[in-house]
Amino acid sequence: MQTKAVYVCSCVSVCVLPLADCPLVEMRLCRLVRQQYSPDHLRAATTTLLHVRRITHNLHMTHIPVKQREMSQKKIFLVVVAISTVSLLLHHGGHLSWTMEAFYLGCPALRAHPAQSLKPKHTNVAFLKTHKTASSTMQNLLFRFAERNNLTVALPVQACGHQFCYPHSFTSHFVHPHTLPPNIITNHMRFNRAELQRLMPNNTIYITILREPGSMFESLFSYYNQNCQSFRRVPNGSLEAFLDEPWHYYRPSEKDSMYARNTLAFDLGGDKDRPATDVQYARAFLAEVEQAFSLVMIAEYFDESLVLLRHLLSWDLDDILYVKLNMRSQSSKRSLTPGLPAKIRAWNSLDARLYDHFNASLWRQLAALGPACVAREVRLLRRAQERLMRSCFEGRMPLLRSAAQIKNKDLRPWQPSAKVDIVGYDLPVNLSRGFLSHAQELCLKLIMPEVQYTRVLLRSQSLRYRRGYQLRAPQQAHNLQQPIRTVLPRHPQVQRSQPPPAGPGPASKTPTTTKPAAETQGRTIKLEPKSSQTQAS
Ligand SMILES: Nc1ncnc2c1ncn2[C@@H]1O[C@H](COP(=O)(O)OS(=O)(=O)O)[C@@H](OP(=O)(O)O)[C@H]1O
Repeated sequence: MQTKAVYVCSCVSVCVLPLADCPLVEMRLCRLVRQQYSPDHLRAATTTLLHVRRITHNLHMTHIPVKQREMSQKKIFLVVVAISTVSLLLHHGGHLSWTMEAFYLGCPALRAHPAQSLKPKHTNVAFLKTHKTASSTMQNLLFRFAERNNLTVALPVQACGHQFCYPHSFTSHFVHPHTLPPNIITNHMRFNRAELQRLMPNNTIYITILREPGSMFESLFSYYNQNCQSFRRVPNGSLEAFLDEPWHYYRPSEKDSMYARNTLAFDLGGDKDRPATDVQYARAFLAEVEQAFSLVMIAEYFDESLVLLRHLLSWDLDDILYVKLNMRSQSSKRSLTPGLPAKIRAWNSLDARLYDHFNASLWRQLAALGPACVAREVRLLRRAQERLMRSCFEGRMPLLRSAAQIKNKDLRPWQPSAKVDIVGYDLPVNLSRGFLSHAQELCLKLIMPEVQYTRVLLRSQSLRYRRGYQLRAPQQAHNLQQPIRTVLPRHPQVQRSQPPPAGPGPASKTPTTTKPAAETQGRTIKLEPKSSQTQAS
């Protein structure tokens, strides 16, 4: 409230000057006053104040005699500095540090777009969730963004489990009809660009994530050790033995073989078994991926990738806060002996090419944004993240716990086998859902594993769908035969001035669209029985 008062003051003090631009400036500042305070608003205010300074400077240069000019300039400058300082001091904690940083922003991208923070957030996102690449952390972030902004997340039909019938190539028939038309899609799938384009809005931004092949394959080998036949055959579960003679254990057309070779390429819709010598195929495939995805994140540089994502989607810092999910315990990991990374790369040559290519392109994009700017944003992100975690865990950083130690079953991560330990978090108090404060609900969702969150989201979206269905006019029923991507108005982009949803839980907004394609409703998808790890990976 005090900060708002300062903005009012700044509004007034600026507008006592008889400037032609005053109404415009005043409007911008007053809009900030009306908006709920956030670091981005303060950043915008800073930009505005500097902008005001520039305007007044120019006007004084043209209208005021030279002798008085210097004095006036000094006064105006002092007013601007005073206002900025007071608003900084009025604000405390993390917002202060964010603001301090904002004052010496050297980020070319921010300078090039002074009004960037006022741009609407982009809300139509397709995230290809690749395997063992930090994709669950990313999915959780997207789920929370969708809930906060009352967006629709496309979720799998029950017959598909919590994935879009992976490893089958994605089709819109795998999407639950209560989750249409979607803004966001993120559950595991095998990428099929044409089908996704049919489902998603035209302005959807496609994103995916890759991980360095050595650590990724070690993670896959351990996670799927009991479920993937290629790995089960190996004596003593030895990664070294597998990599000495991969063809001895691997069967290309066997079920779940996609976990044993070029998993990234397979998830992206490519041919995992193309020989490494087929350079032409590899090049064409890379070009295809490059064309389809606006951002390919890299797990090793997760925070840097998030900075790029934030800029790409015009999101706030608060939108990219996360807690690491789906991690193995230290005892479930093994370090790679010398020589193994090279063998892994040779066996997964297509994945290695993908990684090298997109790792290089990530660093080019980071360089274009400015290393200092990126480092600053990463620092701010980590600080904000720590604050958030401490606020959820009674002032402490959360302890990683094995599933057996987690009392709240909504927070227990899925375990692929007894041989690997996937760790998670528990909230300090065992909160029963339905009686949570808004803050507690946010904390719960922040650490909720993928399987449970998918279920929760499907429930709340189905509820919203049914409520909306009851309210829809009966004559709209003829639209049932429309194609999956309807041409009716979609969810608008989120405006920054839009207040946050009233509370957690099922979104209250009723869809403005007609009932989605009938052919998917009640459809029985005939699939071969899936192994447990395919269901829960
Ligand atoms: N933020 C961040 N940065 C870097 N790495 C991270 C992050 N979050 C999760 N992880 C690691 O990602 C691995 C799990 O990946 P996924 O969630 O994609 O796995 S899954 O396919 O959905 O089962 C898993 O790796 P391993 O522990 O090596 O198995 C996690 O530790």
